[in-house]
Amino acid sequence: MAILFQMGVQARVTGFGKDCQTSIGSLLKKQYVPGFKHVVRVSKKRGLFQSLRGRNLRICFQRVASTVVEKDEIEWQNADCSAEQLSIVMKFGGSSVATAERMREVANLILSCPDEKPVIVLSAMGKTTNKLLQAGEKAASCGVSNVSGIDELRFIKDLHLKTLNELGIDKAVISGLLEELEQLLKGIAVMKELTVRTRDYVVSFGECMSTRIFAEYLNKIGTKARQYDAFDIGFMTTDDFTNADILEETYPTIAKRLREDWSSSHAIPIITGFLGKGSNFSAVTTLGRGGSDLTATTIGKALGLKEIQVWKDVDGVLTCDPNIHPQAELVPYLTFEEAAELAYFGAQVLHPQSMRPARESAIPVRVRNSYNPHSPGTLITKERDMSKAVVTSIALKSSITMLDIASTRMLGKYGFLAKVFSIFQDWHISVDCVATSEVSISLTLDPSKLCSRELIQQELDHIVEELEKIAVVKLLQNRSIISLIGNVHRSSLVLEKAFNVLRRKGVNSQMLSQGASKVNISIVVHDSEAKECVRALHYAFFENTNDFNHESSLETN
Ligand SMILES: Nc1ncnc2c1ncn2[C@@H]1O[C@H](COP(=O)(O)OP(=O)(O)O)[C@@H](O)[C@H]1O
Ligand SMILES: N[C@@H](CC(=O)OP(=O)(O)O)C(=O)O
Repeated sequence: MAILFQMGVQARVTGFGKDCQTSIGSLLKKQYVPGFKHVVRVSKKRGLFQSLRGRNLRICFQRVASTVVEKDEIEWQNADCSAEQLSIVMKFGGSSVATAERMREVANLILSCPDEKPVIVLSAMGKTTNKLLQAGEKAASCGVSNVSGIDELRFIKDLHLKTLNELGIDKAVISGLLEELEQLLKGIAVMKELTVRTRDYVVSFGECMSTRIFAEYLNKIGTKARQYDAFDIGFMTTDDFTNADILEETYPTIAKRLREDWSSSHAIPIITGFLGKGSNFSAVTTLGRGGSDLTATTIGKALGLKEIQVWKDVDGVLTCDPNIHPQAELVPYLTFEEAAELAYFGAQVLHPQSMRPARESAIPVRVRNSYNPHSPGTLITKERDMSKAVVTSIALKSSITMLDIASTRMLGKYGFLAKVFSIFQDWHISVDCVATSEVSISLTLDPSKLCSRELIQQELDHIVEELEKIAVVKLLQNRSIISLIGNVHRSSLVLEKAFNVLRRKGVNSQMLSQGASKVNISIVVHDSEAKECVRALHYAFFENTNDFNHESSLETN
């Protein structure tokens, strides 16, 4: 088995089993060259090495310049592939570790797969993040002497101390953090303000405590575990507090740290989800709500693990939010593209950015239910059989802002769209959906980019003021985007069906947008009509057995 590098750029893959060739091919761009059975373009050498980790192969790398084999042959036995190597990442969300009882169950779940050597990512216990945010906000206005009495602070202390007690763990494990948290809240009370930077620091206590408790519990029951704060092991991010992006340098740094520690002693890594360290100020940052999913996929990519599991309180990704419609059904398979669109367009079950690292490294993601571990969950991969798919799932993003912008210039004048988008760029606001005609444009603004700011209304007013220099602008608030994620080859059918449903309900769509990828058709309606529309669409696409989603005689475009 050998991979021959040509000029360090191309590689000929010989002697592998079909699986391995496919996995290499799926990670690296394939190129077929005459005379070569299978040629892959090596985009990143590090990526290639990682892609082979976790696979039980002995592989020899030889560098060749044209036809001459260089002397510096690299022989690399895939020692990392033994059963002793870290193999999967398992992320448990807040609902999975909400109580001592839940922590015990999660520990059992981890120990029930002795063949796997997992990296564990944990969120804060239950609703701790919300409580920390509320405590921070109250501290900014309640006065220093009242901080100790803030209900949310008491709740957090009680929950964590009770958990320690029930698990039989010494409270010293987190008592320092609890004291520090109270001091921090007093500091906020003195300053009478809660900046985004301080807010991130406050919420970080949730994950810092849950991981310490869980690691201590595993050690207590005889399973070696080591706790890590993500911001201390190389999770570097932008300085966008409350919504930071992971920086590239994170991947090699955390891989090195985790591998080195693991090879010195096989203790299960228990890592804080959601947190990072900003590159400029070295302050704690957070990755946006639900960001532990992104922590998990980042670790999966960094270590080239064979699977990323995200454990939730639902059976997997469902056909819509079960809180909106309890008849939502499990979606057994999704592509990365579908999952990313679903997450971006409001399906809370996955963090919007979390699919990126998994897609880049082609590592399958499994969404599973820690309350029902026997359910197979949803498997997310690069490709899947789409022959029977019409609509896969429906997502809803509410309380969004929409702008109707009609040009005041003459018809056909160029530069209008460029000017409009440059205004959004100047204000660092991203746009979700766009629909244009020659003289007008309708668009929706990404609420996550707005919500993390303090002066939302003032910013919007400024944007409108700028736009009014070139256009007539209508600002429409309280709108919802309903996104139908589904089969690219059946978009006409999806549109026909969806508009029939809306017509029957007497709802007028205020905007329609279909991305270039066409896996997503977005319809904008008023907030007040949105949930009812989702229920009606769900019924039409998933429950009415006479309907399109179930027709076997469908024509594919
Ligand atoms: N399409 C969907 N499929 C499954 N769950 C969804 C969907 N849309 C919204 N949800 C909500 O997402 C929740 C799970 O996500 P989340 O709360 O982030 O989990 P965790 O905190 O365990 O990581 C579910 O309880 C459900 O209410
Ligand atoms: N604790 C953080 C991060 C997170 O990922 O949580 P969860 O996995 O419970 O959605 C939050 O509540 O946003």
